[in-house]
Amino acid sequence: MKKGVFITIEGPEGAGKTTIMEMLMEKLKLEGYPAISTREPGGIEIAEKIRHVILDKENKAMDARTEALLYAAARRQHLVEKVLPAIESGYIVICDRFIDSSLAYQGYARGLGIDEIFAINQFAIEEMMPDATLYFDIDPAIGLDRINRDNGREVNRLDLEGIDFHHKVREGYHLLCKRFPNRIVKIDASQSVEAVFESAVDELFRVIQ
Ligand SMILES: Nc1ncnc2c1ncn2[C@@H]1O[C@H](COP(=O)(O)OP(=O)(O)OP(=O)(O)O)[C@@H](O)[C@H]1O
Ligand SMILES: Cc1cn([C@H]2C[C@H](O)[C@@H](COP(=O)(O)O)O2)c(=O)[nH]c1=O
Repeated sequence: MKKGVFITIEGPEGAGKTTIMEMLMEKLKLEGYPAISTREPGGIEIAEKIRHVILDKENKAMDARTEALLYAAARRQHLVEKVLPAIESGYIVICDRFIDSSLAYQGYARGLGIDEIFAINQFAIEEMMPDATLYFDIDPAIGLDRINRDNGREVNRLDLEGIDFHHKVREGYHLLCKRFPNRIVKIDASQSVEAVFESAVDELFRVIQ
C-alpha cells in the first residue's frame, strides 16, 4: 500500500537538478518531513554498476536499444530495492531522473520512439509513475557550459553527444510536458539558484501538503 510521495526531477545536462535536490532535502529535513533523495541510473549497488556500464566513455559501441534496456533494468532494481520500500514506509522520495529521462533521451533524442520506450519501461515500473515531476528547462548550451565549468564533475558518454542531440532531448521534454500536463511542472532553470529553488519549493509543498 502506498503511503509516501514520489517526486522526480528532470531536465537536460547541467540544469541544476542535483543542486536543487540537495537544497530541497535540507529544507524538508529542517521542517521535520521524512524524506530521502536518490538518483537514476544508480542509487543502489546493482544500479550503480549498470550506470558505470552505460556511461563509460569507452563503451562507444553501445547500441541504442541496449542503452534503453540497461536504463530500464537499473530502474527496476532501484525501484524495488529502494524507492518502493521507502514510499511504503511513508517517506517522501525525491529522485534525480526517472522514466521521463528514458522517454526524452532514448525515446525522442535517440529516435527509438516515446511509445516504444514507455512500453519497455512499463514492464520495469508496472504502475509506479511519479506523483509529480519538476522539469528544469534550460537551453542545452547553457547547461553544458555549466557542467564544463564544474571541475568536480566527470564527463560521461552521454555528455559527449553533439549539441543537436541535447537540443532533441530538450524538445523531447517539451513534448512530455504537453503529454503529462497534470504531472509535470516546468521550471525555468536559467534563473539564479535561489529563484529556481523558490519555484521548486512552491511546487514540492503544493504536492506534499
Ligand atoms: N541556477 C544556476 N545558475 C548557475 N549555475 C548553476 C545553477 N544551478 C546549478 N548550477 C551549477 O551548474 C553545475 C551543474 O549543476 P548540477 O550538477 O546541479 O546539474 P544537474 O542538472 O544535476 O546536471 P547533470 O544531470 O548533467 O549531472 C554545477 O556546477 C552547479 O553549481
Ligand atoms: C535515467 C536516465 C538517464 N539518462 C542519461 C542522462 C544523463 O546524460 C545520464 C545520467 O547522468 P547524470 O549526471 O546523473 O544526470 O544518463 C538517459 O539517457 N536515460 C535515462 O533513463
